[in-house]
Amino acid sequence: MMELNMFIDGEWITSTSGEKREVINPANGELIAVAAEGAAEDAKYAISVARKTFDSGIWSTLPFKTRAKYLHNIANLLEENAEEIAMLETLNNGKMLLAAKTDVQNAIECFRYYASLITQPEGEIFNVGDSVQTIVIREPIGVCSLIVPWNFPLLMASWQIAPALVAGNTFILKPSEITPVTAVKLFEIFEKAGVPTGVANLVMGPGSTVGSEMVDSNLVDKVAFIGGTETGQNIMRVAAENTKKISLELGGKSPTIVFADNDLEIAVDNALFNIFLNSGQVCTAASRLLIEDSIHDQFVERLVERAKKIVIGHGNKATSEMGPLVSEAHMQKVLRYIEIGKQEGAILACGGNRIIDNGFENGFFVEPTIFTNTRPDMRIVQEEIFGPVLVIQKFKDEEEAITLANDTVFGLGGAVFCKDLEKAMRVVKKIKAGITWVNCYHVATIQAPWGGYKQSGIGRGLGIFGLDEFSEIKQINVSYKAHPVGWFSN
Ligand SMILES: NC(=O)c1ccc[n+]([C@@H]2O[C@H](COP(=O)([O-])OP(=O)(O)OC[C@H]3O[C@@H](n4cnc5c(N)ncnc54)[C@H](O)[C@@H]3O)[C@@H](O)[C@H]2O)c1
Ligand SMILES: C[N+](C)(C)CC=O
Repeated sequence: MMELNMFIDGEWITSTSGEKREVINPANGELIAVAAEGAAEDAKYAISVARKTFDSGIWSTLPFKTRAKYLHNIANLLEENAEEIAMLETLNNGKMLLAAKTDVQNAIECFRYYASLITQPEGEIFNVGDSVQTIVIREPIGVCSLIVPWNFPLLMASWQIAPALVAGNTFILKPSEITPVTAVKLFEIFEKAGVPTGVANLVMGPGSTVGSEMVDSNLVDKVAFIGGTETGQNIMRVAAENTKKISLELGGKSPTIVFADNDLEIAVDNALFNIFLNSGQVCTAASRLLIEDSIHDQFVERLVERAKKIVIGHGNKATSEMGPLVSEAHMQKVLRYIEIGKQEGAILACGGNRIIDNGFENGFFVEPTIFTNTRPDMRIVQEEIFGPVLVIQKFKDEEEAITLANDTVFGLGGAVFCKDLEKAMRVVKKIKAGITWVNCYHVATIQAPWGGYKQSGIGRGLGIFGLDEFSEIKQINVSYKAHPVGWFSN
């Protein structure tokens, strides 16, 4: 069994209180690790170290290209350890091993991408007059609190750490208390890569104590948060106290719109992937399926037939297609939503149950679940369930499809499936969401901005946008020579 400790000021340490938390494999309920359970005191210590290190300038004043070298080292070490890290991610999160391997590759790509920005122009210059210029530069913000969720533990941490580091900040990472395993591996890699002491700090423990301190502390300059909308709203309130910079990547209730001109088999296949990948535990999971009424019945029939055939299993088994939910508590939340859907009068077309037979009894597995006959005001249509639960809505024309798609407080993702590309583009542009797709889904490009409209977040990760989120942007106005201004005559 693994012992997981925190990494602060270049040392692996337990929590001040000595408390521990059990880390569970969600596929079978077995104990896989015991993690140091930090508290506010531990977060305070990590923050003070990150502050002192930032203020010392040992990282922030390095040339960009030197910091980039560390990121390359990190990427190389991740690559060397990719198999082991993917297996650990599957063990802790329950996701399919293939998905975990993809996450590790995407994390490697993320470190390499931010390292490669050294080849891009670093700022801008505007010529104001013959001898006056405005120079725009990026500077590090300072101490960053990075708080991430459990659904893509390694990848979400990497999406925050790579731009934060290359921009010259020091940071404290808090993984979800449910999935700390690969964060520890990542910090072992930072140590091997020679990241200077105090630059990268890892704390573990509950959001309500450790996370709160990371948001509240006056020694922190920026909070980058990925997680649920409600938590994000709390963070925003607390951060407002000292106008701390924040970026929030939050939840969603993303729609897939399917028009009647589609090849039915292809569209059904995509609709399954859009929601059931990672057991629906993807921020952009397309948890609402909007189908044009002329194909609705035929589409649903085929979709249900296919959903019932999804092979549920442990992530490390080659034949498995969909794994467990991440924890017992999360599974109970999803099951409660299924009950709510039934009580609201939606029709359960398939699924709806926990799977407890044939070796699944100790895991947190829920069947792929589809609700039809829904109304827009139902809670299962409006609220993020974050599990393998799809709600189907019917529309008669383009206008109604757009109205239904946008009838949500969220605005993270959305897709249009339509052979008529002119129509597809017209509709996708009207979806109020930050990440949209036409005739595909779940494509995430490292160079392209990632973030949500409305209650799905504030700011944009990835690409140059992600670097800007971890930079102060400064203008320097330079006159080559000082002249009298002549505004005041005496
Ligand atoms: N938009 C995106 O890119 C994106 C990506 C992944 C996940 N998500 C969202 O994440 C959610 C699922 O993850 P989750 O259940 O771990 O989310 P969560 O909000 O419960 O927790 C996320 C992190 O915040 C911490 N936290 C909790 N309360 C806190 C507080 N008061 N102060 C500071 N930190 C606190 C948690 O310990 C955890 O580390 C879903 O809503 C999903 O849509 C969004
Ligand atoms: C950003 N992504 C899709 C990798 C994970 C969201 O939950």
